[in-house]
Parts: sequence; C-alpha cells; structure tokens
Amino acid sequence: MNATSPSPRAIVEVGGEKPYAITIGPGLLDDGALLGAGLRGRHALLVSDGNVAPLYADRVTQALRAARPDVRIDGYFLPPGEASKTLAHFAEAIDALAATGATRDACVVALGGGVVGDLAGFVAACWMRGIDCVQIPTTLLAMVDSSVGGKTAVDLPQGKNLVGAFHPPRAVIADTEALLTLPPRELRAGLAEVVKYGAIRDAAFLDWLEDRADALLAGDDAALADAIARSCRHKAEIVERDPFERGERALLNFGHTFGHAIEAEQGFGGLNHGEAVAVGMVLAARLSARQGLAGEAEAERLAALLARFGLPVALPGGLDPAALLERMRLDKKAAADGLRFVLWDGIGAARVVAGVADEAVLAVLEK
Ligand SMILES: NC(=O)c1ccc[n+]([C@@H]2O[C@H](COP(=O)([O-])OP(=O)(O)OC[C@H]3O[C@@H](n4cnc5c(N)ncnc54)[C@H](O)[C@@H]3O)[C@@H](O)[C@H]2O)c1
Ligand SMILES: O=C(O)C(=O)C[C@@H](O)[C@H](O)[C@H](O)COP(=O)(O)O
Ligand SMILES: [Zn+2]
Repeated sequence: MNATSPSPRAIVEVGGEKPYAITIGPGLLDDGALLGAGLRGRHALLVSDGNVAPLYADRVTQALRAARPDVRIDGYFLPPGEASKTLAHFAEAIDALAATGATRDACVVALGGGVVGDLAGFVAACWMRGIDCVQIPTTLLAMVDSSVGGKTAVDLPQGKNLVGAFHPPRAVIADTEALLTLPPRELRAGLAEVVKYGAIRDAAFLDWLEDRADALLAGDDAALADAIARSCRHKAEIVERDPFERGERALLNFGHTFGHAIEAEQGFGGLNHGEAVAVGMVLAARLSARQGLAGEAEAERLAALLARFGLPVALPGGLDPAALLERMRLDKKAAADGLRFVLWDGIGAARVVAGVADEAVLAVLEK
C-alpha cells in the first residue's frame, strides 16, 4: 500500500432513531478528521485504561488536537480489567467531566475494550442526562460487540451490568491495527462473541469460522477484518430493530445467563467475559438438548469450535451449581414468573425459552 492509496475500510451503518456508522480498518487512530467528526462542542473526556492509554492515548489525542484545536481534551484512565467496571470508577469519571467543565455538547471518547466502553458509555448517558460518546474499541470483543448497540453499564458485586442505560454511540471507530498489541487470551475472548453470531442466527458463518479458525487465531488481518465486519452487520441488524431489548435483541444474550453468573460468582477476577460466555454457550446448547430442542451433536460441534479457539468449554472447578442458579435470578431477562434462557433449535436458530425447570439447569451445571 503506498501513501496515496487509502487504507481499506468497511463501513457498517446502524439505523434507527439515532443512526451512526461503524468504521473498520487499519490506521484509523491517526485519522483526526474521522475521530474529530464526532466532537460537537469544546470539551472531550478521553476514557481509557492503564494498558491501552500508554499504547494509544497520545496518538488519539494528537490526532484529535490536530483536527480540532478548539477542543479541550482531558483524560480519565481506569485500572485495567473487569474489576474496574464499578460505580466507584463511574463516579471518578463523572468528577473528571465536572472538573473539565463539560457542557451538554461535550463528548466522551471511549478508547479501550468493553470495560472502558461500557463504563464510558454509561458516564456519557448520565452526564447532564446524556452527552455524545464516540467508541474507539481496541479489543476484538469490543470491535465485534460491546462498542455497538448502546448497552452501557457497570457491575455490582451482586451481578453483571446491573446499573446502566441504553445510550447509542455517536460513532464507532475500530482500528484493526490495535489488535496487533492485544494479548492472545483477549483475542480468543473476542472470538467467543464472534462464534455467538453464527450460533444464534447464521449457520453459514459458523461454517466459515470453522474454515478460517487457524487464520483468525494467527491474527490474519483479512480474516479478522472480515469477521469484525460480518459480526457488526449481525449486531447492527438486530439492534436497529430492537434497541431496547424488547424482543429479538435478547438472542445476543446466548450463553450470558450462565456466563454472567460465572463471572459474578468468581468475583469478576476469574474467567473473562468472552471465556465465561464460551462456557455459557456450551451449557445453553446442552440445556437445549436436555429440553429436547436440539441434538447433543450440535452442542458438541459448538464446543469443539470454541475449544479450537482455545476457549474454556466446561465450568471451572470450585463453583457451586446452586450458587450459580441463585446468581441467575438477577439476570436481566428474568421476570416475576422466573428465568428465561436463550436456547437453540440447532446451529443458527436461537430463541428465548421460559419455564425451564431449576432441576434441568442444575443437571446441566452438575454434569
Ligand atoms: N455493551 C455490550 O453490548 C457488551 C457486549 C459484550 C461485552 N460487554 C462487556 O465488555 C467487557 C469485556 O470487554 P473486553 O473483553 O474488551 O475486556 P477489557 O476491556 O477488560 O479488555 C481486555 C484486556 O485487554 C487490554 N487491552 C485492550 N485493548 C488492548 C490492545 N489493543 N492492546 C493491548 N491490550 C489491550 C485491556 O487493558 C484489558 O486488560 C465486559 O465487561 C462485558 O460485560 C459489553
Ligand atoms: O448487546 C446486547 O444486547 C448483548 O446482550 C451483547 C452481550 O454480548 C453483552 O455481554 C451485553 O452486555 C449483555 O447484556 P446484559 O443485558 O445481559 O447485561
Ligand atoms: Zn457478551
């Protein structure tokens, strides 16, 4: 590629009441015009974490300053990891917005993985009842899932994402070159959410993932860019029709009733989100088989692909099934009449199922 030819970019449009674009490609972190297009006012708060900020915060700040010298840019950096997605860090970020004098046209710029994106998005949703948020995801998981769709939240010790808001971003800018510094464990975690799209609604995508597994694991740019764009198209199609999870959006929660219970029961310091979702998807597929909805062989095919991606496919030791079941009662799909699970009729065909007996859930957890 020479200096005059533009970098290859994919753009996925997310429609709905507040439409926005997801731009995917290499070198976007230096594109001040693209990054700065989301800034309406004179204040921006760059939210990042202690791993990502030393790698990318200066580059993004410089690109923004070059494009928008009139904007005051301050930073708020979290300690890395799920354990930072708390009300305490939310309050610190809010204090940073107050200190910067952010007006209602200010922008929160989320530079990092899903932890940064969820927390920063929630900060943007709450400051003066809602200001702009530009998502700049730097993990595969954040590029394929968390930066899109406007679910923002922090965790409580009692459970995942229990305090949050729906607040769609103004723009999503995914620089695929950021994946070059991503630790392999985090790349694998992102692949779990990629597999999810195949599992819930696109059997052909699951075939493609099986074919391209080695390339994806090796960090092949073209395979990753393709997987990101395909995943974003799936998520965009769902969230533009059902932004507030009144219906089909719940399918994106496949594996999450189990997964979130695992993360909370481990105090947000055990499996990471993608890993917990991998285990959760296998458990949901096994529960589907137990309920007579799908065959055991399909659950094993899913488990085999996830294992090939180096993801866990069985409950970690030391977790009590009864305690996990209790955790699930705070799942956001649960209602007065009990738990709801996303199960499947087979690969590519997920649906929400109510009325699953506790005994069936415990049997799958104990197996
Ligand atoms: N809002 C949503 O729709 C949605 C969807 C999926 C997941 N989530 C949330 O996302 C979170 C998980 O996100 P995650 O997997 O990105 O985890 P994360 O944000 O903790 O990032 C993983 C690790 O990678 C580091 N990192 C990030 N980018 C890097 C880079 N380019 N180079 C080097 N290191 C880098 C981070 O510092 C961190 O240590 C969970 O809290 C989950 O609940 C939200
Ligand atoms: O966007 C969605 O909707 C999802 O469910 C995507 C999930 O991958 C994500 O982990 C989400 O944060 C879970 O939401 P929750 O409502 O179960 O907290
Ligand atoms: Zn998830």
